Amino acid sequence: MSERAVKAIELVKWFGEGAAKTYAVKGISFEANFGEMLYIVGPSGSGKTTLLSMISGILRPNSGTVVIHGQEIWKLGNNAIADFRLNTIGFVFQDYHLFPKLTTLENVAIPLILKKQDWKKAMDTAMEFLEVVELKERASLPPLKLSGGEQQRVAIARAIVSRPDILILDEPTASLDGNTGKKILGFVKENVLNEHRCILIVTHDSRIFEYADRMIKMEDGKIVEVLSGGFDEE
Ligand SMILES: Nc1ncnc2c1ncn2[C@@H]1O[C@H](COP(=O)(O)OP(=O)(O)OP(=O)(O)O)[C@@H](O)[C@H]1O
Repeated sequence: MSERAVKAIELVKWFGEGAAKTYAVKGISFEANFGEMLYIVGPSGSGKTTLLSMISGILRPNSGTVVIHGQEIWKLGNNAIADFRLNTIGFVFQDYHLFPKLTTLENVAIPLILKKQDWKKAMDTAMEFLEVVELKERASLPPLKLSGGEQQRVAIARAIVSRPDILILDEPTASLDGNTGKKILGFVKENVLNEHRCILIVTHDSRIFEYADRMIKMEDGKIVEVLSGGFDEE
């Protein structure tokens, strides 16, 4: 497939105005390929989450362009962006964003229900993914009854349940112990990544560096280095 999974072109984002204006992302360009697990690393405040939010259609850039699957996403209207995200992108937020009034199982099934899949089938598929993250026995509980690490695993299950082409994970292992984090990322690399998919991961967690195909290092809103392959725990 010659088309790039993701193209970020000269992305700029600032917050505030006048004296309070701060640049979070200062003109970032990169490409991510299908079949690739691309990590974005860098110190706290370097703009990683802001960059992911622009790539995933959540935060509009002040300037620059994001092209996903050949589609310039910020040229779409709000409804079309929402549809595009539903059909193309899975996202794990740093703070999980689970729905407190739904059960754990229903939270995982949301992308399938929104895609109008039959309820029973959606619940069965969601249960399979809860099994992957070893939370089947928690299916009927509301997410707030789960620990932080368990909620993070639910968020990961929800992001992969609809098998999105582009998977975007913001600190997906921050609340997990080393073994669980490695096991889940290993599963994602083995079973979710393929030649039609691309996975972008922001992380500080060197325990999962071994799964990276390439790594972009950010500092102060800019890319300072791009590294390829053979990463070990630091
Ligand atoms: N909504 C916002 N309003 C104002 N400033 C913001 C906002 N979001 C981010 N920033 C600022 O933009 C800069 C980059 O933040 P961002 O969260 O993207 O960094 P990060 O690399 O993801 O950090 P972390 O690793 O701690 O999550 C920071 O200075 C932050 O304070």
